[in-house]
Amino acid sequence: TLHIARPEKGKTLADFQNIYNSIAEKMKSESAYDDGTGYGPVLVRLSWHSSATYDKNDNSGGSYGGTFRFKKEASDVLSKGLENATKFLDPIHSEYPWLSHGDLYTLGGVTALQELGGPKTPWRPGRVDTGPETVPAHGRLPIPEGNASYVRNYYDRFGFNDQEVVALLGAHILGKTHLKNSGYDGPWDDDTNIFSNEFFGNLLERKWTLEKNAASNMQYNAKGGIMMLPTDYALVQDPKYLKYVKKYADDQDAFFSDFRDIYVKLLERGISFDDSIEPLVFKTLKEQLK
Ligand code: HEM
Ligand SMILES: N=C(N)c1ccncc1
Repeated sequence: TLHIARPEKGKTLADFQNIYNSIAEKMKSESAYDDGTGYGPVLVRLSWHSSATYDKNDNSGGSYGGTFRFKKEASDVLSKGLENATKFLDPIHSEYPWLSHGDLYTLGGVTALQELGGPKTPWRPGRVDTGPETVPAHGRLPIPEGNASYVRNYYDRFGFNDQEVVALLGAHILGKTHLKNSGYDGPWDDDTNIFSNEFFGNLLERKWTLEKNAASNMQYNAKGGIMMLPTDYALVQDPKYLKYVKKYADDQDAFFSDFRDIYVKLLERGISFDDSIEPLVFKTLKEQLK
């Protein structure tokens, strides 16, 4: 499968910054969502799920075709909860109908990441909607029960190495698990909408206890109301992953730049962009107030 980027005709940085601002303003005005967590985390998760169907073996799936807009893809039980994110973005798409869904879902994640204090993340337009026949079969999303070799094997399908996998999973500092969505519960601490390297410090410094949760799934819990999925905890059980967990726990700048790089790589996986076109870097709302 070939995915050639075709940037929306005649649109400039200013046009996409307008969309960024619409999403960011809507995040601000609907900050009460999910007990005050806000929409940032679930928008980041949607950008990940809309890219997570990628398979390097035939270059299928990935963010290009915007196929998450189809029920056939969005109904995957492992995507439960993401209807909140697509419902949040529907009015944005109505306001800017010229924007492809693939560009909408990835721009939503980049906007959320930056508005939650994450790294400046270059973004390129040009994903083109493809039809229902291009929706990949269910089964391409990861399961939370996996161990380290499961996680390594899963991301091999993207061609991501150990360092990239550890950096990428640092996104789990954002938001929370919900029993009604995934059958996992927590975290219950409050700062689930500020991007930082604390996911790694938590993994190394807290005392983790494997417990059965209210949905009879096993998860790791620590005092202070934080939790880890088995796939999160795998990062300290595997010596090759552990090396990078320590690196990122010690060095927030290294985490921010490595997360930015692998997040861009994820959102663009499988797409051929015209490298003569500069990626766009958006200003945060705060930066535009001055
Ligand atoms: C081994 C791979 C992964 C697994 C098994 C996994 C699993 C999960 C699960 C079970 C939830 C809870 C969903 C719910 O109950 O609402 C979740 C939430 C989340 N995931 Fe992941 N995830 C993985 C990788 C990623 C990646 C690569 C990103 C982003 C780069 C990401 C971003 C998020 C975010 C931001 C949330 C919070 C959403 C919210 O608060 O509503 N995850 N993930
Ligand atoms: N390990 C976590 N706290 C976590 C947060 C959000 N989503 C999944 C896991």
